[in-house]
Order: sequence, then C-alpha cells, then structure tokens
Amino acid sequence: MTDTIFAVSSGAAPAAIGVIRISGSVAGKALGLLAGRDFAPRRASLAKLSDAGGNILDEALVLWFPGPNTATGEDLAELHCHGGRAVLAAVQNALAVIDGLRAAEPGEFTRRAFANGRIDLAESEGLADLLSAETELQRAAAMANASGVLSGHVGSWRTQLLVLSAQIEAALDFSDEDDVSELPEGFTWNIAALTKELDDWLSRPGSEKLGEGYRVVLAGPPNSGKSTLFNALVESEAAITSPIAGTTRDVIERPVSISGVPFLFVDTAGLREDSDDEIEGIGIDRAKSELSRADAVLWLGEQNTGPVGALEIAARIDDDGHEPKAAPFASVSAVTGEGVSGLKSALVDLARASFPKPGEAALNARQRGLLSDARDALGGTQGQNDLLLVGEELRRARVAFDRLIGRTTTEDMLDALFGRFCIGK
Ligand SMILES: Nc1nc2c(c(=O)[nH]1)N(C=O)[C@@H](CNc1ccc(C(=O)N[C@@H](CCC(=O)O)C(=O)O)cc1)CN2
Ligand SMILES: Nc1nc2c(ncn2[C@@H]2O[C@H](COP(=O)(O)OP(=O)(O)OP(=O)(O)O)[C@@H](O)[C@H]2O)c(=O)[nH]1
Repeated sequence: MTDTIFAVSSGAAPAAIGVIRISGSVAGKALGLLAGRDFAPRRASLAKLSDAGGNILDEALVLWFPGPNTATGEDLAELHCHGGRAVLAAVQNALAVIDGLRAAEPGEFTRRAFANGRIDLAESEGLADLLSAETELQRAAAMANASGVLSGHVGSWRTQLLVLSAQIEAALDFSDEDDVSELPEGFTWNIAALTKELDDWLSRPGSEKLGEGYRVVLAGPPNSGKSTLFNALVESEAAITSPIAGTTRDVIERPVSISGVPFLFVDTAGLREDSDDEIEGIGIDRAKSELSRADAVLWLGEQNTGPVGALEIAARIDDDGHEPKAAPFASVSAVTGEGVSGLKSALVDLARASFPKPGEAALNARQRGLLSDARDALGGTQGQNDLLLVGEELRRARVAFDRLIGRTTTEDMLDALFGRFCIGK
C-alpha cells in the first residue's frame, strides 16, 4: 500500500489561509481523527481540528473528496486553515504522528495524479509550466498543454497509426505464398497526411523560448544612450548611466513582461576599437558575443554601421547634435520618454512571431525530439516495399507517441519532471 501524504499546498506562510492537502487511503481516517467526525463528500464544512491530546489547533474549512474522482485519483482531504506558521506547523505535526501518513515530496500529488491516469505526461509538463508561468503568453501556452490539447492530438495520431499498422498486418497475412507484398490502398497518402501534420507541429516555435523570453540586445558605440534606453525599457535603474564613455563594462540582463510577452533585455558595453582599458576590452568582447545570441539587436550607433539585421534606433532625439536616422525602426528619447512606448509595441509585434500563438499548444525540447523521431519513422516507410520493415517503422513511431504522453516512462525522467514542482503540488 502506498503512503498517505500531506503538505501545505498554498503559498508560503504566513498567509491569510493555508491549505493542507492529504491524499491516500488513510486521508479519511486522518480527517476523522483531527475533526472528530465524518464529512459529506465535496461539501465545505467548518470544523475544529484537535491533536491526539485534545488540544484545539485551529478552526478550519474542511473538504472531503472520496477517490477515485479526485485531483490525485485517491481519497483526498483539504484543510483550509488559518495561514499562520505555527497553525500550519501544529496541524502538520498532528498529521505526522498518524500511522501511514508522511510529508509529501515535491510534486508528489501531481505524480500520483499521473500514476493513477488522471493526467498524462504532456499534461503534467503543461502543469509544471503553468506553475512557473510569469507572463500571459506563458500562461496561455502552458494552460493549453495542461488541459490536454497536445495530448489530444497525440492520441489521434496514435490511433491513425494503429489503423495503418493493422492494415500492414492484414496485408502481410495475405501475401504469404507468392512473396508479393503490396501496400494497402491509400496507405502512402495517409502516411503523407500524417507526416505533414507532424511537420507542421515541428515547425512551430518551441515552448522553451517562452520561458527564456525574447532576447533584445542594445548595442552601439559608447555614450550612444544604450543604458539609459535599457533602463527605460525595463522600467528600473538597472544599469548605471553617465556621460563618461565606457561606463557599462559587463553584460546586464533584465527579464520583463510587456503586454504579456516575455522579454529579456540585454545592455552591453559600448563598442569601440581603440579602448586601452583591459576591463572595457573584455566587456566589448562580451558585447560582441551577445550580438550572435540575440533575437533582435537595437543598434544605437550610426546608420548602417551595426550588425546585419540590427534594428536602427535613433536615440537621444531631444538632444542637440544627435543626427536623426533615415527610416529608423524607432526614434526615441529615453530622457523625455518620447517614442519609448512605440518602440515597446513594435518589439511586442516582432516578438509575438517567435512565440506560440496565444493559447496554442507548444512543444518543449523533449516533446519535439519524440515527435521528430515519429516523423523520421514515418519517413522510413516511404519507398519501402518490404511490409515487415514498414510495420517496424510504424511501431517505432508509435513508441515515440507513447513516450510523449507517458504510456512508457523511465523513473529518472519522472523524478526530473515532478522534482520541478513545489511541495504540495
Ligand atoms: N482547493 C483546491 N484548489 C485547486 C486544486 C486543489 O486540489 N484544491 N487544484 C489542484 O490541482 C487545481 C484544480 N484542479 C482539480 C482537478 C481535478 C479535481 C477533481 O476533483 N476532479 C474530479 C471531479 C471533477 C468534477 O467534479 O467535475 C475528476 O476529475 O473526476 C479537482 C481539482 C487548482 N485549484
Ligand atoms: N538628452 C538626452 N541625453 C541622453 C539620452 N540618453 C542618454 N543620454 C545621456 O547620454 C549619456 C550616455 O548615456 P548612457 O546611457 O550611459 O550611454 P551608453 O551607450 O550606455 O554608454 P556606455 O556605457 O559608455 O557604452 C548620459 O549622460 C545620458 O544621460 C536622451 O535620450 N536624451
């Protein structure tokens, strides 16, 4: 029998309310011991909670969810306590001494939901992303996966594959004597349609990019106003600005969300060839390597002197002696704020194209790897006349789909995934 687990599932104490969840076969008994009575299923009830010595620990709102139709698939109790540190400690201590109960590991509730078939692996990954989502775009993509959008597609691809495999099996049964093996009617067409669908998914922006943010590097010669614009974009005095050329030495990064889109802005040392300052020289090398990692470079230097593809920014437009550029991507004064919000919305438009569309399921690296395995296996059936080998490739594709949704898993992989969750999830 598996242990019954408990943990605080709400945020860090002290808080207004602290929710302790108890999942497993002893959850009902534990609830009875603390509250001294039974509870109607799926109803909120107010109850005094006491320890074994009869000391009242808290007055809490109690929920009782008998399994298996629960979030974890097991009997589940929730104690909505007052969220004080000592209250939650006292109730957890009272639970810890009950036979068969122990504190939960990180992600263990969700892992049980997975083990009990309440959610599959792609949905679990979506949940992990949902909990770490900080911007609206991240939330929407994670929610799509958590609610089974990707899983639904994989399920349908898998079913199509099983049908095709069955056709191959049947063809093999008929083609025994004369060694003539012919592909079933429509087979090639069906494989091509499925392949196209997988290619379409593989060409979409991946979900990691959502986590990292769209990387915008500010670059240009010293004193061009990079750090001042950087501070305006990230809305904090993150970088030191000064009239002294060569102020910024190191690379400074700040993540921010603009209109729900995740960005990582990067300020760099001013680029110049004649610096005899060793530290500034290192900063310049770092700035150059940032240029190659950027999703977009904002170039504050003279027109047409920046890296290929850089977005020309006319900066310091309030400042005399600063030449306007012809057809810049944006004209800004970070000091007066003119043009900054226009620049932000232009960047938002640019960045959106690199991200999954709002609410569209996106693939992470693991999922993309498996989908591309499946795609390669389908490709392996093309031009193949040996039905045994065709059947083998189809089996390979099915294994990839099975791994994607977690029909086959490894312990290491599950440890890594559920270890990402916090305690109580
Ligand atoms: N208080 C509380 N809030 C929470 C959770 C929780 O466990 N407790 N959740 C924790 O993740 C999330 C909600 N997820 C849940 C998922 C399934 C079920 C559940 O009981 N499912 C049953 C019955 C469904 C129904 O009544 O329609 C089922 O699927 O069979 C409950 C919560 C977010 N909010
Ligand atoms: N009037 C005006 N001054 C600006 C503007 N932006 C920057 N400055 C001034 O220009 C000087 C240089 O600005 P920084 O932002 O430090 O320039 P930088 O490109 O980061 O310089 P380095 O760190 O040397 O590479 C500072 O004195 C700023 O106050 C602007 O939009 N208008």
